[in-house]
Amino acid sequence: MTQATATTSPAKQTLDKIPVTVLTGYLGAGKTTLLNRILSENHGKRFAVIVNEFGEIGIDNDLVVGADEEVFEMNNGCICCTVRGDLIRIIEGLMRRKGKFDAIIVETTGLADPAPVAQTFFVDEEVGAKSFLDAVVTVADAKWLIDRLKDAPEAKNQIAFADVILLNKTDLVTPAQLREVEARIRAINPYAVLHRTQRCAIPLDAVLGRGAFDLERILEIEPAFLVRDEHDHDHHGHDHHHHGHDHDHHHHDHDHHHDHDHTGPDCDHPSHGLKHYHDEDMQSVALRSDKALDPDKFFPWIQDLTQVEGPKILRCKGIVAFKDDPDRFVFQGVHMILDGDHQRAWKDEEKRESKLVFIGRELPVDKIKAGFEACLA
Ligand SMILES: Nc1nc2c(ncn2[C@@H]2O[C@H](COP(=O)(O)OP(=O)(O)OP(=O)(O)O)[C@@H](O)[C@H]2O)c(=O)[nH]1
Repeated sequence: MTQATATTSPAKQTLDKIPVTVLTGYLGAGKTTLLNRILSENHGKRFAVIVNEFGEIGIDNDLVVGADEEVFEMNNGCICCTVRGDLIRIIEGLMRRKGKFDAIIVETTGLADPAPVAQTFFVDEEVGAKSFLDAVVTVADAKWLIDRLKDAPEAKNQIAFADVILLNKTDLVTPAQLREVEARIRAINPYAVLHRTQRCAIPLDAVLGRGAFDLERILEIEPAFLVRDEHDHDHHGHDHHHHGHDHDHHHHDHDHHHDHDHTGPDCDHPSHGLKHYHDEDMQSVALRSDKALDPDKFFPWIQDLTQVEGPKILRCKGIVAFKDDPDRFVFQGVHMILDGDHQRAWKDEEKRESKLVFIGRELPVDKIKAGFEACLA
């Protein structure tokens, strides 16, 4: 183990390093909503966006506005584990194209612990030499956060590590509930700047260019934050050490094929010494079909499924091709609350394919698959 030293002063950082904003927050809290706001605003800045999601079929990428430009997807696993190697490679690749963008935004999966992500910018020398962590921005769901603090350790770490917190979806709770959730947040993190939002409506300068990441404070929470391992660059290595963190993995590759297997107890975790939480029961089901769906079957099915199984389904989202419909339909839900709309016309060269992802615990996998099959027109 070696100790990495904190590098340049903040003034120097902002001069010649690229600022990185890490967007985090539990499943469905509103990270993509915030990202879209940032990208659609007329700020004259060019962002490179790195999106990591749980569920492997790359839906978030399609939900990001202007996704034709600089969106890098990592959906081979959780950003805080082995994918950190991918994060480092993408950032190093971006750096070689310096001058084409002004800032980097990393949207993590709702199941990521932000600590190892933030740590990358201090512990990886090359990344740290060219970029700096501007702030960890956490979006919190006013309606569900209190429940998630009880059963999802990542949710707590996301709050603990935040420099800026958007307490979002204030429209879904009463003023008393809002005060309660705010008090819970304050008990975990009294330092972060907290904004109450609906649909993440916030002036951009409240989340970007903050220079807010506070290493001193993080070292109080995580004394091992700057501790790195000599093998740090060998992100897909195998056997050389024992893991100090509290989990093995999600069921990332449920039903899926990967080029390499990220899961298993000896996955190479670069952030030794960091307490690192995961929810081992979390699973995802990904469905896709190039047959069009029948809207008269799909809507009653998804309504009924989320009403009945909502407590188990933390998150669902999808892009749907309906029969005789020129437009892509995008739907998403958090537990039993569903949202959906036509997004845009299918492009000529685009494959008309429906993709759905369900994320949760004890998912009724067969029931979900059979229901989906029955919606095919
Ligand atoms: N009622 C309400 N719904 C919101 C608000 N903000 C976002 N939503 C909805 O909440 C759902 C989840 O929003 P996203 O922005 O996709 O959340 P996310 O954190 O990116 O989700 P994951 O990437 O799956 O973790 C969508 O249906 C949004 O339209 C809000 O302030 N109020």
